[in-house]
Amino acid sequence: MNSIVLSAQSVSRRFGSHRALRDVSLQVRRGERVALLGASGSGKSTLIRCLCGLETTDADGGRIEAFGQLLQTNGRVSPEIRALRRRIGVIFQQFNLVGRLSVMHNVMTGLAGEAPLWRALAGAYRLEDRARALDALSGIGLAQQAFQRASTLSGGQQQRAAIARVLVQGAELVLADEPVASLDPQSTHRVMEHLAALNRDAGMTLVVSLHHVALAQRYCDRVVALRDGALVFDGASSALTPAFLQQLYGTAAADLLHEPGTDLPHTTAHPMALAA
Ligand SMILES: Nc1ncnc2c1ncn2[C@@H]1O[C@H](COP(=O)(O)OP(=O)(O)OP(=O)(O)O)[C@@H](O)[C@H]1O
Repeated sequence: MNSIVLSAQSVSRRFGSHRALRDVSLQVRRGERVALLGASGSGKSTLIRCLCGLETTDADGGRIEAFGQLLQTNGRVSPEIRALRRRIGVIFQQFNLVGRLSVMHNVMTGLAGEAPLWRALAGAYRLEDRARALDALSGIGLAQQAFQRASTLSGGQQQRAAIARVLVQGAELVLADEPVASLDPQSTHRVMEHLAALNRDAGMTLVVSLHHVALAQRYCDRVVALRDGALVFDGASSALTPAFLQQLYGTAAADLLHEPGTDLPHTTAHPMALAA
């Protein structure tokens, strides 16, 4: 239960002269639910993209391991990246579904890593693959939409389809980059509940970047916070203080403490009483 599934050591990434990530080190244990917080431009997406190998670090930019194996080091991804990526599900703010394909077909692309390339390209999935996809869609309340084009779904439904794709993939680690940033409050909570269920019921480790602090406090036990590309907090979400959040977000802090769709700050079992 305590094994390390993800490890970043001194990860740095520059874009031109801008340092998007500065010496970020963190470890994530199997079964954890970690929220990544930080103001816009603090480096959350860049970190998530580096952690799954979609982005390389600088040439002297540290080392990332997943499941105890090298994923990338000093700007070069491991030759084993494809095998590792099959174990990592990635969820994006903009869903990344193919709009003209059916929801089912989109979900079955989660099998692309294990199916032969010709079958994935031709969309010639086996009966058992279809059953797996339908099961996953039923589990998140989308069975009725399975044969609709993905583009006809609402944003919240599309994000749930993306979650079903990760389920079908059988990912052990899910990296979600602002998965609820473009959703209404009701869909936000529904999607966050499903992400929490991936962790609770399917045993997936979850790292999720979030805009709202209140969502991090409700759904995640641990928070990692970035400011200007540097890691400035790594601890229990209940230990975040208003003073620290004010430093992290500036004047936007008060707004971000509210649960989407409510006027009330989220209250936790451990009130934010510790000093930053
Ligand atoms: N491909 C790129 N080329 C140039 N600059 C980039 C690139 N990707 C990110 N950046 C810059 O790196 C910094 C970190 O960006 P990143 O998208 O990781 O931040 P973020 O915390 O995810 O922001 P947001 O919450 O707005 O999505 C920003 O200043 C951004 O402009």
